[in-house]
Amino acid sequence: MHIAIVGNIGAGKTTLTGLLAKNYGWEALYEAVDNNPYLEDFYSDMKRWSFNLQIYFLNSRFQQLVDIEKSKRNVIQDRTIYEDAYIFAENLHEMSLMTTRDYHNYRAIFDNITSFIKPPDLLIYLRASVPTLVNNIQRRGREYEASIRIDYLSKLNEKYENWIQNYQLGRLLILDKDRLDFSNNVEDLSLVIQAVEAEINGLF
Ligand SMILES: Nc1ncnc2c1ncn2[C@@H]1O[C@H](COP(=O)(O)OP(=O)(O)O)[C@@H](O)[C@H]1O
Ligand SMILES: Nc1ncnc2c1ncn2[C@H]1C[C@H](O)[C@@H](COP(=O)(O)O)O1
Repeated sequence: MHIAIVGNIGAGKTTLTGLLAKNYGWEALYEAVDNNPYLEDFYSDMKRWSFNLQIYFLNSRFQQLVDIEKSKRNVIQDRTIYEDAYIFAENLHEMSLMTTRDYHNYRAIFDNITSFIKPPDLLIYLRASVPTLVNNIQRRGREYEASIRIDYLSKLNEKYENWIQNYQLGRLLILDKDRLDFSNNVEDLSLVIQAVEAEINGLF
């Protein structure tokens, strides 16, 4: 079984991935962040590094899907390949931070890759308002993320809402992060686990 957690920067995906992996004994697959050779440069000059970063994330996400396909274990994945293209790359192009020829080049690679991959059995969308995202990004304190602008997060949030409304590749569970404090409140965590369990039971 392949479960994926999706959501904007700072929504709490990594935290929830860890909690669910621990609770169910699933294998957790995290994003390539700390060892990412482009992320810090990207935040200091998005226009210069947007294409390089997207290619790096695309390849690392594809590698994860290859590993998931080979794995015999249940897997929980922190962010999907779809978000790279439908949320981040598209937004960078719209904000004129990626040229049209680079974007088309990127999308052609993405479209080829996605013709070979299977979507997750269950997608969990962590919805969070911009103030919650800002608060969590500040609390996490990665230096290079201090430059993230409110309008960047707002545009990403709009894209997430639009994508999720039209998502039809498999089962979908939406969790409202503004109302569920699953990392500090055991009752909220148990509500989340109940909701996930109901979805998993629906898969069989
Ligand atoms: N429910 C929560 N309550 C309080 N803080 C949280 C909660 N979920 C996440 N955080 C904090 O917010 C920050 C970002 O969370 P993280 O899981 O890294 O988000 P993401 O992976 O979506 O970017 C971290 O510092 C984390 O400890
Ligand atoms: N495809 C991406 N384009 C730009 N930035 C991205 C992409 N995927 C992840 N990121 C950034 C956003 C954060 O700064 C880090 C980690 O993501 P997070 O949502 O905090 O887990 O990478």
